[in-house]
Amino acid sequence: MKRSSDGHNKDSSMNEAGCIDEAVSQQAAHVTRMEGSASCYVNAALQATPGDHSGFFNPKMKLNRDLTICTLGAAVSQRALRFSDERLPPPQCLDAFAASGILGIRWALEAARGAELVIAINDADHYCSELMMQNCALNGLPVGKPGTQDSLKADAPQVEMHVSCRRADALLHEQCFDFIHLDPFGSCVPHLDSAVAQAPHKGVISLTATDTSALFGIYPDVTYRLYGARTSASQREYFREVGARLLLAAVARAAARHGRGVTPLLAVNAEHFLQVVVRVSKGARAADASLKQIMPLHSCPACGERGFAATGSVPCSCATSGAPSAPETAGPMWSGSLYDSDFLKDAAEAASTTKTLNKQVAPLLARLQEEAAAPALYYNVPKLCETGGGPPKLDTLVSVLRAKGYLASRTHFDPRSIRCSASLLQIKEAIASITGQA
Ligand SMILES: C[S@@+](CC[C@H](N)C(=O)[O-])C[C@H]1O[C@@H](n2cnc3c(N)ncnc32)[C@H](O)[C@@H]1O
Repeated sequence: MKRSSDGHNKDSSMNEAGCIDEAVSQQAAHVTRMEGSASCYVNAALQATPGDHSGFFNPKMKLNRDLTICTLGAAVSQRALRFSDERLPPPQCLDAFAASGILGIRWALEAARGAELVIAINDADHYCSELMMQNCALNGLPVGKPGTQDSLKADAPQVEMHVSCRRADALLHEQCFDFIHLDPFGSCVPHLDSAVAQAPHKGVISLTATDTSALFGIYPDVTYRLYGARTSASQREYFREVGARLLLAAVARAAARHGRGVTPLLAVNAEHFLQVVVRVSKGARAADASLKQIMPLHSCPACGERGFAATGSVPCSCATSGAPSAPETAGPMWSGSLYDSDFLKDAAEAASTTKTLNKQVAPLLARLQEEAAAPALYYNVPKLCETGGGPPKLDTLVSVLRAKGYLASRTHFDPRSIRCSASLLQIKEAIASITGQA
């Protein structure tokens, strides 16, 4: 591979049309990877050449791509989000940081299901855009010209593919997309303003963040720099959820700057990524309502009780029991719901009819549906049992708490934790009733 005059990687086998000849693409520079229904040429040298990200492909992110296939499926489903009424179909969908283009190609092959979609795959790297052209061809997806559909073959899926080589922010400021997916290297924060600036009413934005060390509070200075939030020692128990809430607060603030509000539809942490999906509502009122959901998080260092409140209070009994302790305050962060049940239902339906997804997708979406009905900020059950024997089975504990009339669920964020509307004291009583602890 050599560098072109504009500094981008150029394959010596590039033909006049800017495509990479297949014979050469199977040599050292590229390998073909299959994922779902798609085959893609990807850069084979990635492991060998740290820092060379052209044609980046991480097989471990299949779960992330699978989820994004379900979220696009849910977004185009008639029962979920209707795209902006004033815009004519087909919906315009953008993978703004597409690398090999595999996600957009899988959208076309696995998520569209006969629906008319315009799928734009974009990457600022010139070499990636050439690879994407090649990968569209490899999967029988003709690349249309903006505004035309004449390149569609009769037997092709009802999608129009566009490939571009732009800086994502420039593209997002120039064009309006109904569904936007951001998956930059690291933090999404630098791209939030451009993602929301042109987003239509009822548009959907999906974000994959891999700056988990900032979101999980591992480097508090970075957390503050990127997310304007302070961390606290107490939040370590539920730091994964805090990460999702910090990201959502950043999205809500960016949306508000552009006269828009957001409604979270889904938040997931798996592997080394955090993924959140929001629906956009246009208008100052929607923006103000979203901003009101951004609050400090208070937790009592003595008993561990926690809660969101505009003031520095925490709903625990320490003060009355004679053991008052100043609450630790973290955030501010998104305090509202992370999930939309209807959207999750449609995502689960999309998952149930897509045979190419990881086995864990359907149970994960089912777990999120449970979490949608349960409160924020989960409790680590072994931690609650520290002074008296082993923890009960979490499913049993959830059933006992539900039988007592509380909202309760397990959480995908932590296999050893539960969400519950009961107070910490009531949860401990329920644990004691199962384990016989005093
Ligand atoms: C994490 S990778 C994307 C992986 C891809 N979503 C997938 O599932 O395989 C990030 C990509 O963003 C591209 N990129 C970096 N900065 C960009 C920018 N400002 N605009 C558009 N693309 C950019 C890189 O070339 C790289 O291919």
